[in-house]
Amino acid sequence: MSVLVTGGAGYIGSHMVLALQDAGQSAVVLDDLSTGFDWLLPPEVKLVLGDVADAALVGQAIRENGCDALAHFAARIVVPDSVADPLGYYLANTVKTRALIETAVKAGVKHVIFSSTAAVYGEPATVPVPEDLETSPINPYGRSKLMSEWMIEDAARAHGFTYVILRYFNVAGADPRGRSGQSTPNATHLIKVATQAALGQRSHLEVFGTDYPTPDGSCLRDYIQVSDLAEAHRVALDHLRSGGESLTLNCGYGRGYSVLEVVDVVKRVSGRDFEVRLSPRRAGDPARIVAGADRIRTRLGWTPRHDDLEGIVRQALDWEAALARRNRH
Ligand SMILES: NC(=O)c1ccc[n+]([C@@H]2O[C@H](COP(=O)([O-])OP(=O)(O)OC[C@H]3O[C@@H](n4cnc5c(N)ncnc54)[C@H](O)[C@@H]3O)[C@@H](O)[C@H]2O)c1
Ligand SMILES: O=c1ccn([C@@H]2O[C@H](COP(=O)(O)OP(=O)(O)O[C@H]3O[C@H](CO)[C@H](O)[C@H](O)[C@H]3O)[C@@H](O)[C@H]2O)c(=O)[nH]1
Repeated sequence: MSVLVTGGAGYIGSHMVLALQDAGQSAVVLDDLSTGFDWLLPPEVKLVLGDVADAALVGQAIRENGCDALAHFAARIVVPDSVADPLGYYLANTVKTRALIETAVKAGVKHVIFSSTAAVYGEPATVPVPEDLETSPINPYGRSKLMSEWMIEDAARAHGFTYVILRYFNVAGADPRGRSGQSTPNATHLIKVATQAALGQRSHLEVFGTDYPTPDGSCLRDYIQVSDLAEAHRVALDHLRSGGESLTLNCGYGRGYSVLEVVDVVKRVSGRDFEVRLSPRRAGDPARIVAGADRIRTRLGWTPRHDDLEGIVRQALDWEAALARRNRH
């Protein structure tokens, strides 16, 4: 039994590959390396190079490797990009997911784990956000993912596979053993950008919006450590393989930090000061979003081990420094 991990050469997917490997389980990666890196993968893990919508290639990968399960990470992921290029996002995240699910059904895949996002909730009236709150995404990225959730739910009902949809909040940090981390050169995620500024790789950091209805005026987010998130996928897979029912679950810690608080933590942990510019709001950003985090603990028995913003920032700094050394060689 093996898992086909689409987007396994990316940031979060590579951590799931490590989690599976650490648990002695088998994985095959399908990735077009558009934003991923083959060197993030352990050498013994097979990489099939190609597109998730390539039915012949994906069908062959599933059959040849005896995959009973699919973990679908491959996507385009930047909220403001999705506002500028909605049709590109609907193609990458919705149309291609439809093709992939069809191939998986035809090839007899029994279980699907899907990377969804807190962006499906849009601008929730209350935080923390429980899973059964009505979804109402405010940007094309969130809408592209919500449509995929619906397709997976409908296809599972019609074709008899089971699924776990995981709605990630803000993913950050790196493998505590230094084997993987966020490696996209022009990444836009706050903790990545702030660590790069702390290490002198960027001249400054912009805070997008200080007039939100939050305690300090900047946006509130729930930052979940990436290995904890990968472990959630691993236990979700165990749940499905042992006959568990389909579930939709938030992945977060249930606590929000503001952008300005995160910047302070990065300055404190790194011991470096850097220029912070207070800028206008960025398109598509909700003011505050924090996970209702109980359901995943009770339904999957998931227990986070890295719920500590300082630790997350330290891992991100260590990874960034390792990347800089790698790029010099
Ligand atoms: N990073 C976050 O904070 C966050 C939050 C919520 C949800 N997510 C979701 O998690 C998933 C993984 O995100 P990530 O941060 O690891 O991003 P990433 O860009 O590092 O990883 C995406 C991977 O998918 C591959 N890929 C993209 N399109 C492909 C295609 N058509 N065919 C084959 N491979 C393709 C890329 O090469 C890359 O390796 C995405 O589905 C994203 O929407 C991420
Ligand atoms: O240089 C920066 C980068 C970000 N921010 C702010 O920091 C917060 C977090 O922004 P990120 O870009 O790190 O993450 P997002 O909240 O936009 O989005 C992330 O979390 C979402 C769910 O909350 C989705 O899952 C999405 O896939 C994922 O990228 C936002 O208020 C953003 O405006 C800045 O002020 N300056």
